[in-house]
Amino acid sequence: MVVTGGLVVYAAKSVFQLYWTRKRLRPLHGSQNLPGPSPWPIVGNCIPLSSNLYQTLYQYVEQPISLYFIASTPFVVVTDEAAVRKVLGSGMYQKPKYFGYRSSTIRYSVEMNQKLILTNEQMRQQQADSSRKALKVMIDSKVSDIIDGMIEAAEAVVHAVDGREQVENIRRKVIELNLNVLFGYKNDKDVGSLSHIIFEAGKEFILRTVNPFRIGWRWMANFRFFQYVFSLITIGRRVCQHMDSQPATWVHGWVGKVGKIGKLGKVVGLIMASSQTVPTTCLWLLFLLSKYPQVVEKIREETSRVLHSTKKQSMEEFTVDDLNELAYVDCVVKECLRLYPPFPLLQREPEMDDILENVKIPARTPVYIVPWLLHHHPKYWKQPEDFIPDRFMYNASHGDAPSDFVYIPFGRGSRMCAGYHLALLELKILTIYVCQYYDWKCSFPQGKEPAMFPSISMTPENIEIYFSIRK
Ligand code: HEM
Repeated sequence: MVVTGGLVVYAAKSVFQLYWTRKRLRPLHGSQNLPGPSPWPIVGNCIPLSSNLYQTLYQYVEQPISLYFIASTPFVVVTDEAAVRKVLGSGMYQKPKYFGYRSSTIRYSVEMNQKLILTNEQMRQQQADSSRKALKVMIDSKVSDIIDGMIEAAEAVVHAVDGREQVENIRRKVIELNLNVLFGYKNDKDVGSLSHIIFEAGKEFILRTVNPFRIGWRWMANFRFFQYVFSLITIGRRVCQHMDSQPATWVHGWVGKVGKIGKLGKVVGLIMASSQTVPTTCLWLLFLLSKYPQVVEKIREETSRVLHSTKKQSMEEFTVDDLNELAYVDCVVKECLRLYPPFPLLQREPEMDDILENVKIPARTPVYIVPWLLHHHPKYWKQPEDFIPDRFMYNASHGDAPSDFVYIPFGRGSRMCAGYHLALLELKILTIYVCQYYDWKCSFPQGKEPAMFPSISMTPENIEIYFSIRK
């Protein structure tokens, strides 16, 4: 009796919330609802979103703003270039508070003996830029470690026994490399645990968000998710202790003068952000290149040309400047990140009521930017579904798209990826290494080409890669 009563109240509340939200989130002029799939009571749009996230969202890609519901909680998706620019670049929209403020901003404020007044977007952008530069300088000084680490990662994929082990090995090796480069931290056991934890936590995070069957027992799903997060924090703690025992490095600067918990949060954030994205993109790169032998040939030619012009015996001796000479390889990596951006969603919310494309967005409404949608938008790209690295040849920052706010694998604005320089270096190194030394082809055990599984990043599943040494 009590259970039935509870269910009826829950269902009634959910219907009311759906109705009310759709009424509030309407274009200012006109009475029609915002475009989006019709929500069901209790589960909202969870069923289509969980079965095929991108395709569900893509149905409304031509609409500047569309509306979806996870259970009865609304979120809007923005695909119009001007609106994306405002959301990511203007400072009027912020990441939800639980992501934390950017530590470099905090450090700057402390250094300037100022109070923490985080309202000036220009200051934030400036500080974000300067901390990205500091990270770049540190990374450039470690390029030979990065080359060695990525070669090890490539070899671990080549020598894996099956597709599952290939995915596992690349993840482990990239985590090992990043922990070493970013924190000087080495620990095999933690690398193994992180590889498992981050993948499972990502999967759990998405499932607990969109899977309609989880709605009834969200507490249980949350419990599993928090178990992973807890393990992650335990490892983060060890990394922090290690950092504290070392002379100051760039990480101390990046993390800034925050308390112990703030520091732990920043370190865990860095570990999470760097652990899934690069390995995932490596796999997509190998998949794409196996389909385009003419692109592989161009990569080999360019590498040979740079080897010759720099008088180096092998790519292992390359410096950052040499790697920068590889303009075509750069285009290949960028085009891969366009087709398969590993970050599924950028989440923001307006700090106060705003108007976007004729729609009033009440303060704190979740607003999502989905890089995949922008990267496949027919209005912004010529032949959006095709793999055409040359589109980045004459404009390295956004290819043939109309602006920087359409090509956003690393996000934009003050919360743009901190590690994009490291990520691009790692991806370039893997690409030239495998092309120099191997031929390969892919097979798909379940018959069709790899599907995108929405974990923290979009990992290609169902793929096996067979390598042979180049003659
Ligand atoms: C292909 C590889 C990568 C991709 C596609 C990627 C993508 C992104 C994106 C889209 C964001 C912005 C999220 C938002 O705006 O809400 C982000 C943030 C971040 N990324 Fe990356 N990332 C990659 C690799 C890395 C690496 C290797 C590092 C390590 C240094 C890193 C560190 C970070 C950090 C610390 C943030 C948070 C910045 C902040 O909140 O201010 N990322 N990344």
